[in-house]
Amino acid sequence: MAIILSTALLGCIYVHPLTRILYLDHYYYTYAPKLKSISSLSLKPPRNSVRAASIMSYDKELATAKKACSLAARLCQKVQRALLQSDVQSKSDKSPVTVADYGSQAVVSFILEKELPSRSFSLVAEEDSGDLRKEESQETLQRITKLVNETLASDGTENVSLLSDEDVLTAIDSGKSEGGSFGQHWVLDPIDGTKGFLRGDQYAIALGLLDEGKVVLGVLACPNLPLQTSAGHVQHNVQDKVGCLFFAQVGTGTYMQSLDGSQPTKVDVSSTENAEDASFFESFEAAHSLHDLTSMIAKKLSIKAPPVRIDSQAKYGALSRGDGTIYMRFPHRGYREKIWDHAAGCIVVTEAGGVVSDAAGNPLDFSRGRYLDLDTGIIVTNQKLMPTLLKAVQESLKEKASSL
Ligand SMILES: Nc1ncnc2c1ncn2[C@@H]1O[C@H](COP(=O)(O)O)[C@@H](OP(=O)(O)O)[C@H]1O
Ligand SMILES: [Mg+2]
Repeated sequence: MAIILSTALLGCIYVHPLTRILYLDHYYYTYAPKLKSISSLSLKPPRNSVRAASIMSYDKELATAKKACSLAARLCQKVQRALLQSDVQSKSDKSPVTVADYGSQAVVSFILEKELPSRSFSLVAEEDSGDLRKEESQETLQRITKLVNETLASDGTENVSLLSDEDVLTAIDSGKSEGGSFGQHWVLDPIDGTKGFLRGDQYAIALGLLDEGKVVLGVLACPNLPLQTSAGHVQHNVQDKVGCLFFAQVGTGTYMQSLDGSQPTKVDVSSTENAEDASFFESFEAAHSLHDLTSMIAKKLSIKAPPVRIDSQAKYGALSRGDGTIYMRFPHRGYREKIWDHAAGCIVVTEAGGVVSDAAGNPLDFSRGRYLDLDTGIIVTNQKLMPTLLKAVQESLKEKASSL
């Protein structure tokens, strides 16, 4: 491509005091007059690139995954609304997120299994029903079953007979699969960003499909993410519509629509190639990612904008439509990343033209079971900027290690 249009973003950011949703203020575009010299460091090619494999169609799976995530999002929104209206005491209680987590997993699992009948249905998901089967959880279980039935009925398109408590437990337990490199496995985080959910901030329902160890489709429902962050948009306020559904299928690009069903539009990652014009996402929770390390990397890259801290894989969604250019995640030593925290986000970004790698430049490997075996951290950006980012990350990691 001869001409590169670069997007520089993000002047300042604020969190609305009532909704605690993060808004991007001051959104502007600039033109990058020249290419930044690309570092000699280059990304290692994926071990078995899905793009290189023969492209299969997963249209039916994608349509079902979108439906399942949209319904699960409806269930979560209902619980979060009740949570935000409740008093302070019940806000410190973790039970709302428990109800929504289990309920969301039951809805997604039930819909996938019912609408895509297969002898080898496999779901790798975060929750299992162990605690819910205990005597003291009976009341919670009944609440979940009621919510699941109300949610399925709200779809209105078919006759679903009421699920029993046992049906709900069975649907939840379908998520016990170990995944792996053979066959197809659904990968679900029923509420990613539980901390954000409890605060009333960002969270996502994240669903991916692995085929022979590769992510072939992904859906991210982000109920609190503003729909509009387009060029020239100066300010968001509480009246702005929220609720985004991102989806991607291998080889066909990434699309976004509103959770209430607008026409999908194709999205692309930012084309910013000057690091200093980039903005970056990271976890809201300092316990989930080393903010001091990202600040060191940002300084090395001369990034001027402050970090955009939001919960969940909504970061991948926002990056896929160019709201920001970089996402960095460096968990504290010893933390093992789970596949459901990245599968859907990863394909949503790569199909929008981005790159996701570990801190050594390797693509993420989803074929090894429930965990990702990673080297230090996860970095995400567009293809042009990745070598520069990778170099800064590796230099910063070395400096950090030598200062210990
Ligand atoms: N100590 C830790 N380091 C890194 N990630 C962690 C962590 N503890 C929990 N997480 C993961 O971080 C996810 C949230 O990511 P983010 O920080 O981007 O919002 C959590 O997903 P859940 O909320 O689904 O449990 C959880 O899987
Ligand atoms: Mg998660």
